[in-house]
Amino acid sequence: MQRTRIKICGLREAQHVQAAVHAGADALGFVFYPPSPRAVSLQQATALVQGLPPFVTPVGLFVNAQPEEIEAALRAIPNLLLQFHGDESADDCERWGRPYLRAIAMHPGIRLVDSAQRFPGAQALLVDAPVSGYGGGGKVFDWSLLEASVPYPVVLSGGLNADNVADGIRQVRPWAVDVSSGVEITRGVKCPDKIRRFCAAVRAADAALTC
Ligand SMILES: O=C(O)c1ccccc1NCC(=O)[C@H](O)[C@H](O)COP(=O)(O)O
Repeated sequence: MQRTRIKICGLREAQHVQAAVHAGADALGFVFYPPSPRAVSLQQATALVQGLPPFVTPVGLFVNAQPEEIEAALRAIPNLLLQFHGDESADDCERWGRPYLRAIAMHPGIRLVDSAQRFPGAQALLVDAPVSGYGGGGKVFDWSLLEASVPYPVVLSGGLNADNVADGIRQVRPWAVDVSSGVEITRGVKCPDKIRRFCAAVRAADAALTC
């Protein structure tokens, strides 16, 4: 049976981290981008990841960050998976010699095979809706823009929620799904019940897939 991995992004409070872990999230995203309503300081994120159970991966989301910020984050949270969500070049992403997720804004006409070639060290491409302000806009993009065969695992994101994630899984068959605004009560404030419903919808979608 397919098991779509789940990343809950933009966590800022311990109770929401707990809710995500208990609901079965595989990865927890922390936004290190001060203009975002979901931003956390490195000190906050370090406290939030304390005591995470094994096999739950903390992800640090960066947008055109200074190298010193990334270096400090990797020092404080050594198992941090990097997510580059800005205008970073391949060199910017790869200089750390670490696995990373590369966010790709799905503008019409984009070819993911080209993106994969541009970022050869990416562990996965995180496909997101093109929005102003780089991301977290809660917008769905046209999933038919995704080519049938992409040489990398794809993380589907952009405007997902408990009501549409099953369609996304059925249509795209992504390695993982990523949600932020779709599990919030108001912008930047997560809702434990929405987190639970989102994770349950992913599991139900996986169970309903026949091939
Ligand atoms: O969350 C933000 O505010 C943000 C700011 C700048 C770049 C990216 C940002 N978020 C990206 C994400 O949280 C997710 O990786 C993903 O794109 C899902 O977002 P959403 O459409 O809100 O579910």
